[in-house]
Amino acid sequence: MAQVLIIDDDVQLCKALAMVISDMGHKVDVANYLVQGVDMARKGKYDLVILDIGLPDGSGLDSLAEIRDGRSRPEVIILSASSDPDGAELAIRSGAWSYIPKPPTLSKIKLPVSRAIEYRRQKLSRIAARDLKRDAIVGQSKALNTCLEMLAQAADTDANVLITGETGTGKELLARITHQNSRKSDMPFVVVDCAALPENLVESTLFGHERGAFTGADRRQDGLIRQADGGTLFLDEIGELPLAVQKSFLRVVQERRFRPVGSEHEVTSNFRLIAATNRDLDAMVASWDFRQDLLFRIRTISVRVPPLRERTGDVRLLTDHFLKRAIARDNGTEKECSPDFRDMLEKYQWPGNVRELSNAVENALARSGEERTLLPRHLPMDIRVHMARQTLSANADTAAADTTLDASNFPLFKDFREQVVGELEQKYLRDLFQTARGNVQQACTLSGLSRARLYALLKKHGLTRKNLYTPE
Ligand SMILES: Nc1ncnc2c1ncn2[C@@H]1O[C@H](COP(=O)(O)OP(=O)(O)OP(=O)(O)O)[C@@H](O)[C@H]1O
Repeated sequence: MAQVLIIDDDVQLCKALAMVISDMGHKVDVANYLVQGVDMARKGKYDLVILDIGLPDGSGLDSLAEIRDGRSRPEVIILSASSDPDGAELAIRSGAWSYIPKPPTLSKIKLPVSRAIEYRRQKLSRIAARDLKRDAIVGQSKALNTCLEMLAQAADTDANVLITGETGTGKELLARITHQNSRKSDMPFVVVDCAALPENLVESTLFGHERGAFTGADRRQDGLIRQADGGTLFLDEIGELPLAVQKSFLRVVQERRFRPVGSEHEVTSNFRLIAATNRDLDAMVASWDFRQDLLFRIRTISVRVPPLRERTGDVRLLTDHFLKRAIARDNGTEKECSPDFRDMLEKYQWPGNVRELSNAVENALARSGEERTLLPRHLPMDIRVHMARQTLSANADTAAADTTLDASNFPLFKDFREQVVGELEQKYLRDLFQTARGNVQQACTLSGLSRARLYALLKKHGLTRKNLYTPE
């Protein structure tokens, strides 16, 4: 079943077409205005768009390129009341699949629709089969593969791409891979970190400047946009681009032309734009912090990189990769991961995503010293503390849930609380001494308890170091 979008202001015709195409087994949406249709094509996953030329709010031909560059890069069939050969030629030259004069008879519409959909099906299977060169990307999860498939399709085009995702998910890495898999791979990949642009030099850094354009400009200099000519311009953290610069940049994105600071002449730069952000640009548009027209332009194709916690199975692969890489780099000896080390990595939520995992593995390796096996205690303190808190609150829930109270045994709240907390404290102390291998100093470091407080707790529960830890 294919997804078809009809953009036509003739409501009756839309109904008739929708009925025919639904009977062919496809799902149909309708837009009676160009603006609405272009927006739907940009965001939706359409295989085919049937586009009228003479719409009340504009000519379909003017928006053909934008529709074809929509999220799923649909095929387009042009439909027009005017039997206009120039329009037909222009439509085909602009990449429309075919051109059908109105009023379309059943046979005139059915054949091109089924041909366009079959062509599309074959094209998509070719794209999926095409391997993205992805040596640097570790991970096999479905969530990551879906994202890579979209980037493989984007790599094939010159469309602007917006990569969104939490910090450390690999947005820059994926932008580089998209460039390396594109026709521009031999040309420069220029990175602009919008968060680090010096406030007073933003324009000259991006657009370049002439000699003498401002104090200190003792020679002419190309900006980053010009340096990206023929290649890819990667705007990292685009949400941080100052509003004033967003306006000038919109023109660059639309026309690939701009004027360097202090110059009287415009220069061109034919780059492919990839932008990335971890911010919610729609919310920024709503609060007037980001220009809507710029957002529309930069997200012709939008790809969300999933956070690490959604990539089932990838933590293990990434851990092995980072471990192997660090050992090879330091000429170190082989190490193995204990099951509870792996378990902790699997259960942790990784708010800093792949970057945090990479740092944690390197950190654990350094802390393990001569030991051959990586243990949870080698992980950074903040991760262990977080996991301990999580375990304790989960246990508290279970302990409370396991105790059924009724009128015959209803305790005072104070006693009940003391009992539940007491049980959890004992479990904590047992785990603590196991992890610290009976070493009191180590137990104090892990728990953050002073020696006196630790001994007081042991005493309270009638426990000793010896009965909490027996060496094998
Ligand atoms: N799938 C992956 N396989 C191997 N390394 C990865 C993967 N994803 C990310 N990395 C590594 O993790 C680190 C962070 O990635 P990157 O800088 O691309 O993230 P980002 O999303 O752009 O971060 P930020 O939002 O903070 O700019 C980099 O060293 C990158 O090489």
